[in-house]
Amino acid sequence: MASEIPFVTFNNGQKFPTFGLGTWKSKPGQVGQAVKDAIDAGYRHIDCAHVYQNEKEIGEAITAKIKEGVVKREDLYITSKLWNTFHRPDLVEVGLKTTLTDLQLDYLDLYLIHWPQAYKEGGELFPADGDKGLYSDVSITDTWKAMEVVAEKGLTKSIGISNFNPEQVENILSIAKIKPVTNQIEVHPYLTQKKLREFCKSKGIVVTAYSPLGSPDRPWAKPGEPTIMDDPKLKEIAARYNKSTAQIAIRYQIENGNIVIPKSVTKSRIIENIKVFDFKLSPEDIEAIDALNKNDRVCALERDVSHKDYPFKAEF
Ligand SMILES: NC(=O)C1=CN([C@@H]2O[C@H](COP(=O)(O)OP(=O)(O)OC[C@H]3O[C@@H](n4cnc5c(N)ncnc54)[C@H](OP(=O)(O)O)[C@@H]3O)[C@@H](O)[C@H]2O)C=CC1
Ligand SMILES: CC(=O)C(C)=O
Repeated sequence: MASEIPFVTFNNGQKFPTFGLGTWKSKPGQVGQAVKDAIDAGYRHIDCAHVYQNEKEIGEAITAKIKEGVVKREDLYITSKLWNTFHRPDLVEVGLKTTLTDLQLDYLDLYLIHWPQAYKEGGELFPADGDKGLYSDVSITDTWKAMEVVAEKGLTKSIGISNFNPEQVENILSIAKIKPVTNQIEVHPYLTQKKLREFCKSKGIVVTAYSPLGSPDRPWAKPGEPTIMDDPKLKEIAARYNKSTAQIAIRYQIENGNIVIPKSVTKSRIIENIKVFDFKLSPEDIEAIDALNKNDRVCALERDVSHKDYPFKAEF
């Protein structure tokens, strides 16, 4: 199956699998097995982050699969993300090396600035004074320059961004010696992000689609909210292709030229989700899915809406 996954070529020439395993909310005690099941099923790209607080177990699983001889390190594409408390330039390498230690790796394939907003440095991952977030006034362009340093040191093969709006992307591009290769953003049938996707493409930046299934297990989901997995139109399309709604939602990203990283800790679903390379969606069905857009964002990190660099105040 691994050989069936198409690769995208980043603006720095690095080839990267268009499909991978998400790991947010994958709990310790579950995530290691999920990563092993994924690698056994043919996944070669794992999306991680320091803030997910599960990178140690992911590292043990990756190490086990390499020791078993199932994969070599060079067969894998491991992404992680600089957390918001590490934006200060002198902390970027610290954040990356913390992740490398936890993942038991010498390098990453891709390292992203997780969000454009900087948090107060120190222990807390979400520093706050009561319900007020505590922030840091680090300039995102200084953080980016420090990301370029860790890339030049070979600690990561590529660097990118996540949750950046067009103005914030332009700000990085205006000073970048190394361009971001990807902008990892929320994309799914209820938030199709057409304008932002077209903007990123125009800048030679590949979109990585997060929450491609609408993140039904997000901690703040409310009962009765419309869910992509139960959408009648997606179900009707899925039945016609003899596929699941999840497979349709994942294939939709592939057809749009996006990298896609669905999360699961369920072995049967991990196997199901990679089975999206034996069919194509018709242009009419892609258009029908486009039409489901409601601009419904499931991962908005609203606690930061007052932060000067909060990304989602922009039009798109
Ligand atoms: N850069 C950023 O700021 C962000 C990055 N991400 C990344 O994107 C990844 C994916 O997004 P995420 O928000 O986790 O959610 P997804 O949209 O991937 O949905 C995950 C949920 O869908 C369920 N699921 C998975 N496959 C199937 C299936 N075939 N049928 C039915 N249900 C299924 C999972 O259940 P179960 O696990 O129980 O099987 C889980 O509850 C994250 O894990 C993370 O790696 C996500 C949010 C923000
Ligand atoms: C899920 C995630 O990546 C967040 C909340 O940053």
